[in-house]
Amino acid sequence: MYVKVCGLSRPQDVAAAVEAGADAIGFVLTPSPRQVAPADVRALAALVPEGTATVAVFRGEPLDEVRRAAAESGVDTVQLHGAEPPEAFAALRADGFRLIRATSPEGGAPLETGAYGEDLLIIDSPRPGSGERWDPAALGVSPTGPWLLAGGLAPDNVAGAVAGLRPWGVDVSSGVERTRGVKDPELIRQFVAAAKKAAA
Ligand SMILES: O=C(O)c1ccccc1NCC(=O)[C@H](O)[C@H](O)COP(=O)(O)O
Repeated sequence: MYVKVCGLSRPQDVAAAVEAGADAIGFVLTPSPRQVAPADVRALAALVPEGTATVAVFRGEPLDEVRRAAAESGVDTVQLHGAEPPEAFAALRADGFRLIRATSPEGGAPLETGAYGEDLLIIDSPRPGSGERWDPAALGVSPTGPWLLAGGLAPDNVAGAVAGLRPWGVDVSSGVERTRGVKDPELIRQFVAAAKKAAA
């Protein structure tokens, strides 16, 4: 079970996620209560050991801005949540990034990993980072490639969500916060442990 913890902005939260065994650490570089400047992402990403992915998250920024900010951040992976075309993924691939495409079941984009050249697909709520669940009935058939389930997951519901949809991995943000935008290291530890125990 691949686990991504997203929206980190403090060293202690990065340390908790790494120690708990998260596979990917996400930093939000788009307007959000969790937004972090590229220079601060670089400092946080430097705390992450090799083998754990560092992910810069964007939503709707112009491609040039994404390329510049991602390079300045020092991450290895870019996650796009907007209506970016396959050409944007190709440009970021040429820059050397691994790629995550995030979409919602209602978004109309293909629910197939790799459709835009990405390595990983996230199926999320239409309002990313909101903590909202989405209706599993909207998914129809699960993607066959590697995909992460996101949207309203938390330590106490991740096992049930995994049992229902059988994703390759999971992604969390709001569910490991006590107040919006502020992570709780103990909730991070609980979430990663519960997700790793959940059978895909
Ligand atoms: O986290 C945000 O505020 C955010 C804003 C805009 C685009 C993406 C954002 N987050 C991306 C993520 O990968 C979240 O982990 C994912 O949407 C799940 O969020 P949540 O439902 O809060 O667990």
